Amino acid sequence: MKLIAISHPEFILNEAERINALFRDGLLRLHLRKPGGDIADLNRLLGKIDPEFYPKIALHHHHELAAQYGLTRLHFPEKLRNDTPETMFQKLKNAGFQLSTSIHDIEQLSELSSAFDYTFLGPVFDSITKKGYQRIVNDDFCLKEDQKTIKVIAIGGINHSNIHKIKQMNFDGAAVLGAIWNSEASDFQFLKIHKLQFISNQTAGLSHLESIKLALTAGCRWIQLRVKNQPENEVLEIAIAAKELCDSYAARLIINDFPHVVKAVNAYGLHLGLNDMQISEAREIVGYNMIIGGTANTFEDVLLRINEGADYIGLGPFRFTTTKQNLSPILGLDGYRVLMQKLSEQKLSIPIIAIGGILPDDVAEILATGIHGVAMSSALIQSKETKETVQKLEEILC
Ligand SMILES: Cc1ncc(COP(=O)(O)OP(=O)(O)O)c(N)n1
Ligand SMILES: Cc1nc(C(=O)O)sc1CCOP(=O)(O)O
Ligand SMILES: [Mg+2]
Repeated sequence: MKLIAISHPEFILNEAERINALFRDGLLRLHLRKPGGDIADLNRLLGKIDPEFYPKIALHHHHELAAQYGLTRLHFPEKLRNDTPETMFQKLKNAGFQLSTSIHDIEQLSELSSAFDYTFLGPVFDSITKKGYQRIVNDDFCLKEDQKTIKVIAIGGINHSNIHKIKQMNFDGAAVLGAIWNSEASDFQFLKIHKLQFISNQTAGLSHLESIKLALTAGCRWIQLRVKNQPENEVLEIAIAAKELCDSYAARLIINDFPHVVKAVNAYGLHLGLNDMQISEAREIVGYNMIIGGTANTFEDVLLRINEGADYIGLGPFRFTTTKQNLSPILGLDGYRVLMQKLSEQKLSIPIIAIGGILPDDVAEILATGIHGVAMSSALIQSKETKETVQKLEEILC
């Protein structure tokens, strides 16, 4: 499923830097939408965005700027679409532009020009940004395949806690606005935390580095180096090589347990368990912008992790696994459901990663509880077709 970010409707502080950071964190598409925005301001903003990201930007207004910046994606909001002749859409498409539009009623789908690649349809939830802009579908809505004349992207009120419902509704993607720009850091953060995390392991046939190489070649881009029972200097040596490997695949490296190693190799993040160093203490070592994940097994642990300022939570174990010793009590699907329900009742949100004995066939059900993503070790290492398994997982998770 495609994830699209929509810009804040106003020009905001440090906007270009925030946009560049979103792209660096893996954002694949940004719609630049400034209704009523001045062309000079838009021009200034575009000038500050790193040109390598221009192919990923769709322009909503002042399409005349596209030529200046070599932008090839144009969005036609409803009014502009109605004011533009069909021949123009075909002309733009033939000239190599990728076109998109917005509708607010499913019936309009059948009337859209075939020149459009995709359309936004919404609001699918009560909008965060446009107050009083009420949703046009219910939670049990499901878009029929034969209604989809082109790809349909859900928009309106989508955030970290409801995004999983978009896939159930059979949309092709989700466009997120308010959850990125209007809310607390945790909602913004969920874009940064990958939904598929590989946990390295040393087995009879594979070293840590070999297991990481296997995951990277299969397509994983979030790797946790989890070396147990070895001294810090040996972990550092493996981490240096792991960082080089991850960099060569543009993958994120998280290091388990060792904040000083994280700092020494300039890794992307650190993971800490309930019996490891406290997150606040680790921040003093790794810095305040570093991603830090924390383990939880109970709702109380989750609250503690949120209060400690964790960027994500590894919640487990889902089921019994031999990968980790001294496992906490097994949660199972019901444990995840109950915990996610409590979080939603308390209007709390943080990316939660399920972990422990997870198999590919578990993932759809786990996601349906509102869990953000999954961490896996043995299921990927032991897979006979790791690449196919990762591809299948990405389809379910993204
Ligand atoms: C994503 C993720 N979640 C949980 C853990 C477990 O961490 P911890 O409780 O510290 O146990 P060890 O991995 O250190 O044995 C994790 N590593 N990653
Ligand atoms: C590292 C880890 N932590 C867990 C927890 O419950 O906190 S379970 C686990 C092991 C994950 O590997 P596998 O996918 O092979 O079970
Ligand atoms: Mg630990």
